[in-house]
Amino acid sequence: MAGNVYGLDLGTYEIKVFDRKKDRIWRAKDVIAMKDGKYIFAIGDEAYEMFEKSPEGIEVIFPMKNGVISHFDDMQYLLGSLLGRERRSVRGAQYVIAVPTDVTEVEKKAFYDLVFHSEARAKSVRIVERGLADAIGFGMDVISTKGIFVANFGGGTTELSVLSSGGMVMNRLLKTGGEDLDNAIAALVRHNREFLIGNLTAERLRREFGVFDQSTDSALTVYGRDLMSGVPAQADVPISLVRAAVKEPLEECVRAIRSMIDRTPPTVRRSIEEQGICLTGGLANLKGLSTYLRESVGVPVMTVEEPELCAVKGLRKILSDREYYRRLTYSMLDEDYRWLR
Ligand SMILES: Nc1ncnc2c1ncn2[C@@H]1O[C@H](COP(=O)(O)OP(=O)(O)OP(=O)(O)O)[C@@H](O)[C@H]1O
Repeated sequence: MAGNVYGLDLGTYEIKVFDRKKDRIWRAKDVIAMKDGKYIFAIGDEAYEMFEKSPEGIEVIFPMKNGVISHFDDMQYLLGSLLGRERRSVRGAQYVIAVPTDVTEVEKKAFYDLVFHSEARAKSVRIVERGLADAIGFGMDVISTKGIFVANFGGGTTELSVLSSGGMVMNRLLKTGGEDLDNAIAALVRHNREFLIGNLTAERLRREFGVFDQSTDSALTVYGRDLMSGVPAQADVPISLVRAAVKEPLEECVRAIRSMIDRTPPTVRRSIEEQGICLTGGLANLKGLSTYLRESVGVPVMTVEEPELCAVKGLRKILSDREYYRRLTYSMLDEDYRWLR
């Protein structure tokens, strides 16, 4: 592979990039701030800082929704600008993108077009199923292991994959992620306390409280708007309220994991039950999530440091291993593309 090669994990919450030449992984929030609906005001982490506190005339846009591209032009601009910071090496480079499996052909093609028709003028664009990249980044030997279950809890989705001997056996993309937990927290606080909080505050509460700790008496003071008086105020939000809010979306994920394990062929299933579920994605950092899943699904759960980087670390390994590259990546221009899926 001549020239530079990039591995891209384009998430709803964050973009993660592996730059092979520099052997470096970098990340940026998948956010863009527009001024007066016309001009790009800020991108990435800087734009995220403006979310929910943006001055008049500035709109903060998340160009991806539930794991797929929802604002194509904004996303293309954002990615082009982020990669452009590496100016000299992006043009004519090769790209490998980790893409969710359970999306439509059109949605998958959008990832391809995003890079291929961008200013980066890609020399080639190849795709790898994100579940496979995730498992490799987790440290699994995807080629020889009989059964692997990857549960990626991300910002806008939960992706469940059953893998066996280098292939995808089953995959399901749930439209439930960190954002939905935050919406549920904000809605319950509003309903119970007549108090309005933003999603960033809800995220802070979620990160602070987690999901399984038995303590029930702690509370966190947050800023918001009192809906009775209509003025900005402070309120104490108890841990019990946050736990009650995240219960329903998490239960939905548990039901989906159980049903997928039930449908898994016996030999693959045995291997999964022996070694456990690989828990990846940023939400895997949530305190107590692995214990909660182990108790509710009844299967061991494995965790790693920096679970949100599993897919991009997997891309790094795929890009430095010929066998992985040949077996696991494909181009949408391949004649036999359809047979590979
Ligand atoms: N320490 C932490 N505690 C709790 N939640 C966390 C922590 N760190 C990150 N998160 C959550 O992880 C989510 C982002 O995860 P990740 O980066 O895997 O998502 P993504 O890949 O951008 O999204 P998706 O995979 O859904 O497209 C956010 O909701 C964020 O709040």
